[in-house]
Amino acid sequence: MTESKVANFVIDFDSTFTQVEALDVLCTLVFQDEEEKAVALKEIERITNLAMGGDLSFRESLESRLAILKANRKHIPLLIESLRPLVSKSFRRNKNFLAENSDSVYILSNGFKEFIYPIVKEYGIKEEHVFANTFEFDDEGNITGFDKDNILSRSGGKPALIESLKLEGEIFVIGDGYNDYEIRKEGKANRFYAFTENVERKNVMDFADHIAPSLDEILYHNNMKGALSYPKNRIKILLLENIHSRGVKIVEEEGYQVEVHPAGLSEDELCEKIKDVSILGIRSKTQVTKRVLEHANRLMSIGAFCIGTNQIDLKECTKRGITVFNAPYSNTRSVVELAIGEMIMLIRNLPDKIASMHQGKWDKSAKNSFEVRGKKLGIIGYGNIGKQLSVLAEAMGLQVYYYDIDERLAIGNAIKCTSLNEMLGEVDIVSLHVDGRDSNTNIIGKEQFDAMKEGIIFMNLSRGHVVDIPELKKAIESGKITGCAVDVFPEEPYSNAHEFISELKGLPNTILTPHIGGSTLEAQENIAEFVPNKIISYINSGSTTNSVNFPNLTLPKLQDAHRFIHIHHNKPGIMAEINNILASHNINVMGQYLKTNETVGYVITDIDTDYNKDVIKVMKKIEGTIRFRVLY
Ligand SMILES: NC(=O)C1=CN([C@@H]2O[C@H](COP(=O)(O)OP(=O)(O)OC[C@H]3O[C@@H](n4cnc5c(N)ncnc54)[C@H](O)[C@@H]3O)[C@@H](O)[C@H]2O)C=CC1
Ligand SMILES: O=C(O)CCC(=O)C(=O)O
Repeated sequence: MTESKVANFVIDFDSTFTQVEALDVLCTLVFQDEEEKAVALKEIERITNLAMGGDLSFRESLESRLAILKANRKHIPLLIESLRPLVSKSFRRNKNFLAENSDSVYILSNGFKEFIYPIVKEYGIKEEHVFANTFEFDDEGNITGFDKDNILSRSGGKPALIESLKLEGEIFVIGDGYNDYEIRKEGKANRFYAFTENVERKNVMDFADHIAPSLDEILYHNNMKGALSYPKNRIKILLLENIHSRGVKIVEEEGYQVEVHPAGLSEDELCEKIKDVSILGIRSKTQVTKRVLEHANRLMSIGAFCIGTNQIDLKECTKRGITVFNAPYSNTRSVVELAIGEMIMLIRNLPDKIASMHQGKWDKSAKNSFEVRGKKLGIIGYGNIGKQLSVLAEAMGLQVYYYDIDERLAIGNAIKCTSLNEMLGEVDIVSLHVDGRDSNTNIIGKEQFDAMKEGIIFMNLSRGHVVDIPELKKAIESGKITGCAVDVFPEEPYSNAHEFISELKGLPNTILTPHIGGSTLEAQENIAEFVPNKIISYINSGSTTNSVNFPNLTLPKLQDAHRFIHIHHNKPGIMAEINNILASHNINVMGQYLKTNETVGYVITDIDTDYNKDVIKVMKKIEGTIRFRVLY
């Protein structure tokens, strides 16, 4: 792929090879006084931007900046030290590419060779391929100016210099400034890549043949082998439902193309939006249906930034080789705290008392107000939330009963119940914490309300469809339920702009909350950290740790190997076929991992980097293959 020389890469230095403008950094080294430094820096930045945007002649800008700087020779080694860690990430990542292709790589800068060459030589770039200005010094080493005979000290210097080089082959310019584009404009280059990893200048990007958020993108665009198997900027992630900014930052830093929406999307909207999306991030509202997935040609992974995943057609995702991750513990505590708060509010009859106060009614009485201490709490669904509620409730003196369809060990003194209806007839407060699987639809209906003790407190913070709402309404109106808290509803508005419609509105001693059990800043921040990291790990290494629909494989870091990731329908013989193909291509296998579930098989094979690339086509053709990708 890389091996034959296809083009000359002419690379700008400031804000392209490095993340910064070197003279800005020099300024911070020269001025010790913070105020002076700030003033000088601002002025230098202003002048740089004018020149970069093509609004000031380069020579004028250089003269003005050096005059402000008053730098000395002794600052140059310090500047080099400062710049070294500031080489752009994708250049650092592709150090090998630069070194291996040093015959074709040129640095062309209006900056100064005194600090540029020491930096770029570490990337294998040849001294005779570095074209830049040079400083002039006085006897005391003060920088007094620059070599005015150097073509690069003039406006239009870059195209003129390229012309003088008479390079053979195509010329691709990589830069962030207008003066880089000028090379292409003057017809001295075949292609101009606007490099946007560090800065985005609209008036430069507008002219680009191709916008490159990284060097990886440029190499990929040219079908050359770089450090990454796939440039991150080509991975589009769509984040819906107001995901915490921490999560947005993590995926932005990873280099993904990020699109953020504050609300959920309807099925039709999502069908349209999902077409070019590789990763989808949602919370509880967005329904990822079979129809949506049929439109999701590029989708690799879904992040549910919550606990519940009933809003996603998991079976269909698995069939299509789409991994789903959630945050199984990050908002558990928040839900439990809300449940505790609500049960106290309800048993003291506070919703009605508060409403009366707002209407000017002073109703000081102990009637219908109780302590929770000594009361019996029935928990339906003794999973992570149910168990944590059990612990806190017991600490407040409640006697806990629980009912779960699966075998669950009692925590503390909690009492396990084998019949839901019996438990309902026993307890004073009931709290629902089951998951949202379809078969849980209306598990609390007339029969269960009838089985409840008179005057019970009822709470649902799990999923809306779990409760028969008309029956709940009747039970509240009849006085069977004397206090009710509902956080989740069968129909919830897509966004805060839509109206909330429910027959539970206006009922006595009833707390209705907009699905905020998990909506604390702590929980949202934890979730926003947890889910993206799982997805990034899957994209980068193939690890499926904590995936809710895929066989869980935690993989070692990929080192000096290529990784074949093969997802297939789980049927006999595929593993043997994979290995036969590898053997027939003489491939040296360094490690292999396999896990299956009912639907898919997930096989990871780490192989020696030197192999016959034809094998990739053959692997993709194995019957039953859902997805195949190569990582390195
Ligand atoms: N209101 C909110 O903002 C939030 C709501 N949730 C909801 O709470 C649910 C529970 O969360 P976790 O405790 O973390 O899940 P979990 O999976 O740890 O626990 C669910 C438990 O319910 C049990 N279960 C399922 N169906 C049942 C049934 N019909 N009868 C009795 N037990 C049944 C399961 O066996 C399991 O033990 C989530 O699935 C989600 O739907 C979760 C977080 C926030
Ligand atoms: O915060 C959300 O949007 C959903 C919370 C929830 O219901 C869950 O975590 O399952």
